[in-house]
Amino acid sequence: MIDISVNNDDSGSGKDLIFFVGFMGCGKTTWGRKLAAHLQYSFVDLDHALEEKAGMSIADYFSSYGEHAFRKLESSVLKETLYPAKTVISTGGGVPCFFDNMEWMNAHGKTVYIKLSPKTLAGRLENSKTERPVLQGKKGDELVAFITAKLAEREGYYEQAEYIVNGIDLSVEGLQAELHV
Ligand SMILES: Nc1ncnc2c1ncn2[C@@H]1O[C@H](COP(=O)(O)OP(=O)(O)O)[C@@H](O)[C@H]1O
Ligand SMILES: O=C(O)C1=C[C@@H](OP(=O)(O)O)[C@@H](O)[C@H](O)C1
Ligand SMILES: [Mg+2]
Repeated sequence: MIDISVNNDDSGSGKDLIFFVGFMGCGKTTWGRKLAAHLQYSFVDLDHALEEKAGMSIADYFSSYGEHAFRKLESSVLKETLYPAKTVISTGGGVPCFFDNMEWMNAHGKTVYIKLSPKTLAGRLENSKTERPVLQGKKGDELVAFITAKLAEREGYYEQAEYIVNGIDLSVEGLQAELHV
C-alpha cells in the first residue's frame, strides 16, 4: 500500500510525522535531518521543497514576488506535500505564524519547538551559510535587537507546539526519548 497523506483531513495524524518549528537558526534543518537518520525516518526540509516547487531560491522568490506570495506558497507546500509514513519535517521559521499552519501541523503529527535565546540565535545565524532574506543582512547588536522583537511576535505560535525542547543541549537520543518514538 502506498502511504499518502491527504490534505485537510485526519489521515496524517496516525502516520508518525514530526514537525520541527522555531526561529531561524534554532537548528530545525540540522536536527530534523539528524533525528530522521537516527530513527530511520524520511526527511523533508520544507524550505528545500518550496525551492524545488518554485524553481528558484527563497531569496530570489522573496525579491521577485514578495513575502506575502512566499507565505502562501509556503503554506501550500506544507499542506500539499505527500509525506511518507514516518517522516521528520523541518519547517521554515515563519511557517507556524501564518494562516492555520500551526493548527494543521498539530492535527497531523507531533510538533517540536526548538527554543533558544536571541543572543544564541544571532551567533548561529551570523555563522550560517543559508541565505535568510528576512534578516536583510543584519549583524551584531542590530541582529540581536531584530531577533528579540521578531521572536516576541512569533513565540506565541511556537509555544503552541506539543513539545518544547532546549536548543542548547540537543541530542538525537534525548529527542527520541522526549518524543516517545
Ligand atoms: N546544537 C548546535 N550547536 C551549534 N550550532 C548549531 C547547532 N545546531 C545547529 N547549529 C548551527 O546553527 C546554524 C543554523 O542551523 P539550521 O539547522 O540551519 O537552523 P534552522 O533550520 O532552524 O534555521 C547552522 O550553521 C548549524 O550548523
Ligand atoms: O523565519 C522566516 O521567516 C524564514 C525562515 C527560513 O527558514 P529557516 O528557519 O530554516 O532559516 C526560510 O523559510 C525563509 O528565509 C523565511
Ligand atoms: Mg532550516
